[in-house]
Amino acid sequence: MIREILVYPNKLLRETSKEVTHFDVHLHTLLHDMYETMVAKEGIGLAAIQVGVPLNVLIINLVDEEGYQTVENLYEMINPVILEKDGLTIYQEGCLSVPGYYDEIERAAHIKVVYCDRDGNRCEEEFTDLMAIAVQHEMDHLKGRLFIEKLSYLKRKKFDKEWKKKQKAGK
Ligand SMILES: CC(=O)Oc1ccc(/C=C/C(=O)NCCc2ccccc2)cc1OC(C)=O
Ligand SMILES: [Co+2]
Repeated sequence: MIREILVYPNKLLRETSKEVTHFDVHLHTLLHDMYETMVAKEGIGLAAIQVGVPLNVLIINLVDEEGYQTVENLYEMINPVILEKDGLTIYQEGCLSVPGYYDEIERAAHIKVVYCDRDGNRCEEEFTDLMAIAVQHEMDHLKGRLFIEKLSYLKRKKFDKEWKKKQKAGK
């Protein structure tokens, strides 16, 4: 079912998520609900904490060349760990927990990740481009960090001002 997405500055988003130890029907239900929620909100990535569940679970489903978001391209990563990262890349990121705000964020261009799939099988993959960015963005959520915390001092001030104005306008 579609779950509520926590929005900044909800304190829960700052929680550090815990390792998954049971690869059971509850995990599979969470993954299903995360997918339904992410697709309904037109997202391409979501971490479990964003639906209020502090577990090391994230999903990413990029759009393909024809512009379709298909389940064939869905990645479900449980207990992900970045083994290597190098290079630098900048991309205008957005987040379903910070709706309507986008900004240039610098991240590693290439990463090597080890994670478990929904059945607990260990997977190891290397990513570049948008997948590398998305994995790093979602893994920050598992540490309670939002992309706006990586903004420069001035850009963060701009964000805070904009955000307050939006909250006042009750948008
Ligand atoms: C108003 C509003 O909510 O705008 C949105 C903002 C963000 C998003 C989705 C962001 C998202 O999926 N981020 C995943 C992390 C990520 C960021 C950059 C590159 C890779 C991965 C969707 C929005 O809604 C619509 C209709 O576009
Ligand atoms: Co996000």
